[in-house]
Amino acid sequence: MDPVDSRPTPLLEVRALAFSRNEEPVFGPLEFAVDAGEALLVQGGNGSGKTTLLRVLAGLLRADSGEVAIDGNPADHHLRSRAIAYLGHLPGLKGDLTALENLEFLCGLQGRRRAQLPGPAMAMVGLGGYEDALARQLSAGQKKRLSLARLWLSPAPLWLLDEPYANLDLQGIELVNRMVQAHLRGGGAALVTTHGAYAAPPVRTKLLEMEARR
Ligand SMILES: Nc1ncnc2c1ncn2[C@@H]1O[C@H](COP(=O)(O)OP(=O)(O)OP(=O)(O)O)[C@@H](O)[C@H]1O
Repeated sequence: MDPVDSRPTPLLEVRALAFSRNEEPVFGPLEFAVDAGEALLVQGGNGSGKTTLLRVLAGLLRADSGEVAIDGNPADHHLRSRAIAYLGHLPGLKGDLTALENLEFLCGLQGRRRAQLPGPAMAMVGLGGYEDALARQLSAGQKKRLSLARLWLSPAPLWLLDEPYANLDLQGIELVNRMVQAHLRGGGAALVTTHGAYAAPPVRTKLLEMEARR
C-alpha cells in the first residue's frame, strides 16, 4: 500500500485559516494538523491571537477564510458541538446552581463519557466536599477546577484549552497535565494556549507560534 495512504486522518486539520477584525488581520493564514494522541501547544505573547484562534476553532467566531476539518469532515456547527470541548478564560458556570448541579446540568446538555460521573469527577479535581457549594461562592481556582471536572466528563475527543493553568496552584497544574496525558492516551487530542514561560503538558507535543500583528 502507498505509505501516504496509510497515514491516519488527523483529528483536526486547519488549512489557510485567517481571521481579521475591522479589516486588521489578527492571525493567518494558518496551516496545521493535530493527530489523535497529540497536543498542539499554541504559544505567543499577549494579543498574538491565541484566544481568537481557539474561539474560531470552537465555532464562537467566524473565520474570514480557510477550512477546518475534524476527523476528515468539514467542521460544521453540529460536528463541532459533538467533537470539541472548549475550556475558555471564563468558567461558564451557573452561579446560583451548586457545583454538582452545574456538572449534572452540563452532562444533561452535552452528554458525558461512559463510566464517568459528576461526583467522582469532582473528587478527581480536588473538589470533594464542595458538591453543595454554590458555584458563585467558589474561588477562582476552584471554579477552574470545576471547569476541569466538566471537561473530564465531556465525551468530546478534541480539547481546546485556553490558558488551562491560569489560577491553579502547583497541584492544579499537575492535575491539568495528568488529565491531558490521560485524554491523549485514550485517543483524544488537545490544543493548549500558553505564554511560553508557563507549564506545558509532558506529552507528544507540536508547537504553533503566534505573533502579534501590531
Ligand atoms: N472582543 C474583541 N474586540 C476587539 N478586539 C479584540 C477582541 N478580543 C481580542 N481582540 C484583539 O485581538 C487580538 C488578539 O487577541 P487574543 O485575545 O486572541 O490574544 P491572546 O494571544 O489570546 O492574548 P493573551 O495572551 O493576552 O490572552 C488583540 O489585538 C486584541 O486586542
